Amino acid sequence: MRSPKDFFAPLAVGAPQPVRQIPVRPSRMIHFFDPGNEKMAAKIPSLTGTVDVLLGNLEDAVRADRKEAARAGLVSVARATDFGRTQLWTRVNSLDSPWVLDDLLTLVTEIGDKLDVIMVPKVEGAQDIHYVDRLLAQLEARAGLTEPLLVHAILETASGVANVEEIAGASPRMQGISLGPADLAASRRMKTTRVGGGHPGYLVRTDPAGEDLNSGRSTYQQDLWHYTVARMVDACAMHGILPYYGPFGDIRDVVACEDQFRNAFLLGCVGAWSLHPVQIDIAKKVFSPAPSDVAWARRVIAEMGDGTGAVMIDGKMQDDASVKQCRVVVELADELAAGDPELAAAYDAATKELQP
Ligand SMILES: CC(C)(COP(=O)(O)OP(=O)(O)OC[C@H]1O[C@@H](n2cnc3c(N)ncnc32)[C@H](O)[C@@H]1OP(=O)(O)O)[C@@H](O)C(=O)NCCC(=O)NCCSC(=O)C[C@](C)(O)C(=O)O
Ligand SMILES: [Mg+2]
Repeated sequence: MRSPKDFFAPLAVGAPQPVRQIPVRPSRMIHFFDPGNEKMAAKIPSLTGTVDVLLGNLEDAVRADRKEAARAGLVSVARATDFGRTQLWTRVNSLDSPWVLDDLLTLVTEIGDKLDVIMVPKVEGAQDIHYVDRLLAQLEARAGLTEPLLVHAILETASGVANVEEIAGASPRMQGISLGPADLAASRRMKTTRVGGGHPGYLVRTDPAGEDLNSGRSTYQQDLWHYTVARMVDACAMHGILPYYGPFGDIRDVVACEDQFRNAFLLGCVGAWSLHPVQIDIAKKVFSPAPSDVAWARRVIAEMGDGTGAVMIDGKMQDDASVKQCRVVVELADELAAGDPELAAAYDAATKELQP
């Protein structure tokens, strides 16, 4: 662990100054694409400006014999594209793989000025972030970068979950953490073969009304990921970084995907991954606060004046704490509306409608 006094010092001579705050930029959907897949890469220019984050994936889902093609594809897509307001991220191969060293060497030196965030998979503890942190500082210095690259960890091993607080606080580069439900399920020896989402066997059942155990008992499916997401959210909030739900693998089931994303949104996540174009609008809808919620929050803030004391609004008690909840919603809405005139208009229309 670095001394608190040295925490914000660059880790290599000539490396840029680390950030003190994670920059506020929308990241409702982290859209994955395989840069070595020509059909997918061809879609990137049309997605630029419409998605918050484009992520060139080099790790799992890219075949071993296509790793170099994916890396080279990302370099050429990054060089050829003006990303505008869309961020460019990458997911490099895992730290124990034969590819990660060349991933980092190539990407930082060739397109480091275009990349915003480097996602590191299968992070087990702070030691993995420390390794990447120093290496990135050396490469940034070599490439003459003036802005530091940020790091995003995937929470997808049992030890990663056990160490999530130290991972979140391991470096000023830490931008956020995503849940990786598939690798995590395997690491924990969970018995689901799905990529995220629920499982019909994970349920609670009401008690029997009488002697008959077999009829009249409702069951309720439970969320397999609740504990992990909630723990990740706390670790991220504690360290001022951002939590994300990860992938929802049943591309066809857009209904359950929306539910899973919304659970994460309500628990504190700021975004999720989209693996297929059909999931982009789901994430956009879910991770933008609803106009009616924004209108209500604005009204509470207005009626609470200096934010202290207690008042009744439409039969509901509001006080110093509930006004803080409302500020969370309004701050997010304002950040998103700043880059989206349609959303801004929807928020203003709903606010007008709710005026007492
Ligand atoms: C699911 C797949 C195979 C279906 O691919 P498909 O070709 O069968 O789908 P489609 O519906 O037929 O595609 C329609 C069109 O959209 C294109 N397309 C399709 N997807 C995309 C995309 N993402 N971005 C841009 N374009 C895309 C596709 O090329 C096609 O273009 P066309 O009309 O010109 O023929 C495909 O969408 C895909 O490969 N997506 C990315 C998968 C991925 O990145 N997986 C890794 C992340 S999840 C993970 O790693 C786990 C985790 C966290 O680590 C852990 O829990 O442990
Ligand atoms: Mg994984």
